[in-house]
Amino acid sequence: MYPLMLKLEGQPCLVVGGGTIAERKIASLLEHGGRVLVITPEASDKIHRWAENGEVRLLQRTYREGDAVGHFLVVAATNVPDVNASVARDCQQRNILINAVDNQELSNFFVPASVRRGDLTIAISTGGASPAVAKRIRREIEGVFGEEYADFLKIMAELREQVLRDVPDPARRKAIFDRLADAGLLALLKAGDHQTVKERIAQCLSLSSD
Ligand SMILES: C[C@@]1(CC(=O)O)C2=NC(=C\c3[nH]c(c(CCC(=O)O)c3CC(=O)O)Cc3[nH]c(c(CC(=O)O)c3CCC(=O)O)/C=C3\N/C(=C\2)[C@@H](CCC(=O)O)[C@]3(C)CC(=O)O)/[C@H]1CCC(=O)O
Ligand SMILES: NC(=O)c1ccc[n+]([C@@H]2O[C@H](COP(=O)([O-])OP(=O)(O)OC[C@H]3O[C@@H](n4cnc5c(N)ncnc54)[C@H](O)[C@@H]3O)[C@@H](O)[C@H]2O)c1
Repeated sequence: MYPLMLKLEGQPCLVVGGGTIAERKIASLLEHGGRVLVITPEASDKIHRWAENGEVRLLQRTYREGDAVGHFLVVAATNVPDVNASVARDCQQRNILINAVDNQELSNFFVPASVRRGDLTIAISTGGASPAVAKRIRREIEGVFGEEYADFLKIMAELREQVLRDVPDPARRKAIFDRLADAGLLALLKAGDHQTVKERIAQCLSLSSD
């Protein structure tokens, strides 16, 4: 499996089915900016609420061949294996990204368990071997990578922009980035010591002109 990060913002996504699993998949598509159409004869209360609030479009009927056309990504999440399989085949023929929740063979992507800390995303996949183990590993990782990573990466992104702009020599830039990454900023942020963070950053930047 080839790991990648997908930009979903504004992309048309189709979810077929309206039960518990469809609901979970819709929630994560919405969280990542997908424009979601749901096709299902029966939908959960939450999906109805999303439709009433205009967060998803809901077509209350069964899937018909060709419904997948024009979508960037499709999730087949009904409880009828044959329906999920025919949605998947529709997508395979048209090179549409397809996740059939009960059929690894006919899926061309899986959804990993993930940990988000601002700009940091850690995705965990067992390649479909055991979603329960992926979930367990996610919980372990959540304990190791705390919320301080969000602030840390915000600072690093700003500094990166500044250094790319102000330091023309690539070797010197790399030296600064390495120093910043090793400057112990994370522990300081975790301890709330913002003053020392500022001092350390200034040191790293000034060393650049050595
Ligand atoms: C990570 C996560 C993301 C998400 O879906 O949001 C995810 N499954 C999660 C939970 C979970 N799923 C299942 C259980 C019950 C325990 C168990 O079976 O292990 C639990 C645990 C629970 O619910 O506690 C049952 C299950 N899952 C699949 C099948 C069908 C099959 O394997 O063919 C069946 C059997 C259905 C049945 O019994 O009939 C298939 C897939 N599930 C995947 C992802 C993909 C592979 C991920 C990987 O590479 O590891 C893949 C292949 C396709 C896909 O859905 O993308 C999310 C955890 C989020 C989190 O908590 O962090
Ligand atoms: N990938 C995963 O993580 C995972 C986890 C657990 C279960 N599953 C699988 O997901 C499947 C769905 O589980 P669930 O709990 O959401 O089921 P569910 O019974 O709650 O929901 C099924 C939905 O499919 C809809 N549906 C049925 N026929 C349809 C059709 N022809 N067109 C459109 N929609 C149709 C129903 O109206 C209903 O809304 C299960 O059968 C199981 O195999 C996957």
